[in-house]
Amino acid sequence: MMTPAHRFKRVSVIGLGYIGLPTAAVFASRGIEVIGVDVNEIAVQTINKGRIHIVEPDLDMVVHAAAREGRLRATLKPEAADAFLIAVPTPFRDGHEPDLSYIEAAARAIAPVLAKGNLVVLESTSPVGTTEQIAAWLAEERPDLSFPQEAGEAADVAVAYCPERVLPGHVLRELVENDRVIGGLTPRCSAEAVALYSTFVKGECVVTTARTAEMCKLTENAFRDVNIAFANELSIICDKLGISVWELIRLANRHPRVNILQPGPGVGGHCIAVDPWFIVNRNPDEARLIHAARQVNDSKPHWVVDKVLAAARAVAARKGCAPQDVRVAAFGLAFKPDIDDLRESPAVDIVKELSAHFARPLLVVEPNIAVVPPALAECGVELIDGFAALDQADVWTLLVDHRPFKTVSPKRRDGVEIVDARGIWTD
Ligand SMILES: NC(=O)C1=CN([C@@H]2O[C@H](COP(=O)(O)OP(=O)(O)OC[C@H]3O[C@@H](n4cnc5c(N)ncnc54)[C@H](O)[C@@H]3O)[C@@H](O)[C@H]2O)C=CC1
Ligand SMILES: CC(=O)N[C@@H]1[C@@H](OP(=O)(O)OP(=O)(O)OC[C@H]2O[C@@H](n3ccc(=O)[nH]c3=O)[C@H](O)[C@@H]2O)O[C@H](C(=O)O)[C@@H](O)[C@@H]1O
Repeated sequence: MMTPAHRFKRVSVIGLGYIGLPTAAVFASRGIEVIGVDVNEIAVQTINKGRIHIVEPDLDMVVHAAAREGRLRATLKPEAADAFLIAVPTPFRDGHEPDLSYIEAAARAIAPVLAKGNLVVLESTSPVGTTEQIAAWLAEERPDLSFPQEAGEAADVAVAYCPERVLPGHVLRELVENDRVIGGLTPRCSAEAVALYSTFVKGECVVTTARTAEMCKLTENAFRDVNIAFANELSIICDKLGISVWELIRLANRHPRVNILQPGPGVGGHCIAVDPWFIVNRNPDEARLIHAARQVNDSKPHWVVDKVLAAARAVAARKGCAPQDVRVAAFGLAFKPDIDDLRESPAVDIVKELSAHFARPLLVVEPNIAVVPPALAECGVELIDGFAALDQADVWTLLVDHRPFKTVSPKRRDGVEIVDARGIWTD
């Protein structure tokens, strides 16, 4: 049974961050009234002024238009709506245990305003079984309504899972163009969610069960993590063997069925380095490869630190000074190229760890940010604007392949010890 799209006159998005805000703005751009809910007062105020509190290309224009035309309004407290989308954080706790407290708080917060005929969709990346758990929390709060687990297709409230797979930096395009995997707790729940997403998604909405959709999202990010781990492991082996890993990968990728990813200083961002743990934590005996990949990628920053310390010892031996007096520069802090996002960035961890080994502050070039983040300020790290000051450094550590770094000529790098985690200066 297909519910017509125009049933959704009012949609509420819970959690207005990197995922929720663009989603809310895109719904609004399709003429739907959107109530955005967030516990962060500053975010709510900013959005109501038609501005944004996160960085994503073109999002400011879409949010500005939606707020100005009165189709997007942010609040701290949920209000009644036809559909509720939950896009709150899902980090992990100590021991890599998934932290579902944000989802539970969001579910319990919308429960009082739920009504018969509503649809609730979870978008947050979640361990298998979370959508069923949401329905259970809602049922606990609202014994007067029926939910799919007990009432099946006759439930008053439909509940579904629809993971998000947009790439930061391309969110507005991918939100519309990507295929979506939609898993309802019953077929009718899926059909309702398909009708909701069809209001703006041009990709295909592919229907499955909630548990399969939850596992699908985790699988996508675990697949990427395992493949990056393969590249990172190769880079360590090649370094030991005196082979350029960059050339090796280029050559191997000439095989029609080989497509190796790129090594780096480790895996950053709050998704690829987090989500595979949701599989490992619940299936520790079976998820051996996924677990090993996490360990390989998590250990890569320490390997880079060791390489820099070895380079500093080489310079010290040449100059006749103590290794801790060698001047080290680091290029890049963001978790990937050409963005300003430092969340879970291996480059930040490397700079922090290195700072403890040198007498003078590390010189850092990060063209995408204006101020040193607090975690590094306390280590005395100096942010250097431009390249001139780097002539003072004896060891250059390339951590992120930002576009401007690719233009540094080989001549400029003459006589400097280089530790290149991205293969743009030593390839
Ligand atoms: N950022 C990304 O590239 C992607 C993220 N995801 C997943 O989407 C989910 C959300 O991620 P982001 O948007 O990046 O997180 P975020 O941290 O940017 O935004 C989450 C927002 O939820 C708000 N929030 C927390 N608890 C709340 C509550 N009880 N009620 C209302 N608002 C609440 C926070 O204040 C914050 O503004 C996570 O599960 C993440 O793994 C999935 C695909 C891509
Ligand atoms: C399977 C997949 O590609 N997932 C995407 C991913 O977005 P994210 O920006 O975190 O991924 P990414 O570009 O692979 O970057 C993650 C980390 O991996 C590193 N990285 C990436 C590719 C590579 O060849 N080598 C490498 O070292 C990056 O430098 C970065 O530190 O995770 C997002 C998410 O789930 O939040 C998801 O929506 C995106 O589609």
